[in-house]
Amino acid sequence: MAFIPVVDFAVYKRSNGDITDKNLQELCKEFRNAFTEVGFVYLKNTEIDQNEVAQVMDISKKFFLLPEEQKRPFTRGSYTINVNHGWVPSEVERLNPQCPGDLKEAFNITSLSKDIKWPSDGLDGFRDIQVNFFNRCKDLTLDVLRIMALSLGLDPEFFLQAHSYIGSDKNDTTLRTLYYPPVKAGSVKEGQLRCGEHSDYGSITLVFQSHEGGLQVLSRKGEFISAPSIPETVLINIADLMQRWTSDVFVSAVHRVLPPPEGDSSTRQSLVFFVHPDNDAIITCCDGSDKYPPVRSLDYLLARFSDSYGRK
Ligand SMILES: O=C(O)CCC(=O)C(=O)O
Ligand SMILES: [Fe+2]
Repeated sequence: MAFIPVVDFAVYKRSNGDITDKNLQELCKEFRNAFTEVGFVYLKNTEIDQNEVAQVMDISKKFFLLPEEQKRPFTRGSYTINVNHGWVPSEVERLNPQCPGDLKEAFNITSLSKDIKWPSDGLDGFRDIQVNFFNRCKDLTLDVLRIMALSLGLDPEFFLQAHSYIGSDKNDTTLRTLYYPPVKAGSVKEGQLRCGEHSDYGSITLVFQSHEGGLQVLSRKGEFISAPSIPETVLINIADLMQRWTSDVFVSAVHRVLPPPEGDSSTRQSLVFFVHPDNDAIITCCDGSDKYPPVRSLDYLLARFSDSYGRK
């Protein structure tokens, strides 16, 4: 078996959610194996296609290539409606708090409120393209959460009940578009990566990458293994709150993005959909154990953010 399995989601679409369907049971088994052993899976036939992904990456790149003063009004932290929404300049965030700032720029779409100010100068369609993709990712997420619950022998609605408000101000699920600028030879600080070693914070994460590579996932054996872009698939991983929720049955694997090899000046892009439970959801171990104390979803998330942005 390749390290990160590729699983065909067409089975789910054809089964109409009928859990007596043999193919659906097989799909659940594949999910369970992937998420208990690796924490990552490539899903194909999700109905999100490469053209959609390319369109979101194209409009995002136009934003990232604007002069800094045109991006500054959209900086993360300047929105009163949501602390996480907005632009993150390069080297500001450290996903591994022990290392220098990550060599990446990001734009977080966390609030879809009509009061949010969106970049528009020379960026026709920026808002609509991002919001549309947010909603496409949301739909896929709800299907994936259903299969995940089934694969643990739970009611298919088990995780969904705590994800009722994705896309509203009662839930901090975020579509993050990332741009990794060219890396100048000799400019990388010791220990500096495009994305420091980390595990994600919420329930699950959907990842779409451009073709350049650099993403690596830590295996159970303790080796970093490449997780390249596979066209027409979505890479999906378990995040920390889901690991906790499932009493460590599903594993949230550490991953990172390496800088390109010395002398390679290529850029890289990715779209990452960080799914979080509703802000007020209380996350309690799903097996009824007290392995972890109950935690309010937003409290957990804010504590994790303060680690990534805390140190100057
Ligand atoms: O850019 C990528 O491929 C993944 C980035 C990532 O892991 C993250 O932002 O949490
Ligand atoms: Fe990540």
